[in-house]
Amino acid sequence: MTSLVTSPSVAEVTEPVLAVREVRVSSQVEQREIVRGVSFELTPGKVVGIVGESGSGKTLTCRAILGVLPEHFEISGGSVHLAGEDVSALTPARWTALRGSTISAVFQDPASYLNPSIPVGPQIAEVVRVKTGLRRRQARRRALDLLAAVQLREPGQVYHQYAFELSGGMLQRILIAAAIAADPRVLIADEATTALDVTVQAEILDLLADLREQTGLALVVVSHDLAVVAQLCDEVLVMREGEVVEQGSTADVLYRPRHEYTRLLIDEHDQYGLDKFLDRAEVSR
Ligand SMILES: Nc1ncnc2c1ncn2[C@@H]1O[C@H](COP(=O)(O)OP(=O)(O)OP(=O)(O)O)[C@@H](O)[C@H]1O
Repeated sequence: MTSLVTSPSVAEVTEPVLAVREVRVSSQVEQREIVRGVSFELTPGKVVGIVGESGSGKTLTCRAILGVLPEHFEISGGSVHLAGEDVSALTPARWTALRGSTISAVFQDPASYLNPSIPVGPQIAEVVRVKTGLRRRQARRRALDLLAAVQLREPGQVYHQYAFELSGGMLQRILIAAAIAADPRVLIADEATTALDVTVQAEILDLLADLREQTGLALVVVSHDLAVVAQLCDEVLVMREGEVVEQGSTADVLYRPRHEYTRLLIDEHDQYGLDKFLDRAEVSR
């Protein structure tokens, strides 16, 4: 894979690029707290997974970190520090500067993030131009490099294709290419592989693992799929109804779950072959 970012220096490695402390998110309309105290730290190259059933607050946690909570939601407690900066003190202009270049995200349903009437390549080149200030021709070259980096075959051809011409897996790679265009230090992947079939999902997970290895990218991986988390994450948070009921190393949480709810999730997953990932986690422990 084309190398896109130099590895962080040793001094940076110990410094968290993202520190989430006791974050709470409230709905102003419902006047209740929906996320009730989420904490974790990400150093470069680290991967934290958030699992839990639908509606447990995983996406709101991510949106709070990204500074893009839906209307009528607010961070009602705790703090988020991004590369040392307290995000509660950020101006909109500073947020715009940090998004893409320090923190970035990919979600489910990549097609909805692309303009259907413009080929995908120029859309990535535009992100590159706006975020890095490169001139058009260099931005185009960088976009082609990014398409190669996310392991799309024939990047020169894909560059000129429209979203409707590409498969779900290809579109998710394109969204990842756009998300890493300005060398972010943290990437949030919220159910990024959920809609993909198992083989393509595995390829995208390998791609994220490669990016982490080669660039020191730190990841927050949200998934309802424990096999995804087992494959990729160093640490896991299990959320239920807005609370973190269990948190620890992936091997600890998946092998020696202490909370009944975690056990339930694991039991449900047995049928999907979580065993083979657990074996791998056990070996690398
Ligand atoms: N834009 C919104 N407007 C109103 N309520 C919302 C909105 N977004 C989330 N919620 C509510 O907040 C709670 C937590 O939602 P969230 O999307 O964080 O859950 P989740 O764990 O990510 O679920 P899923 O796995 O289904 O994405 C849910 O009860 C949801 O209905």
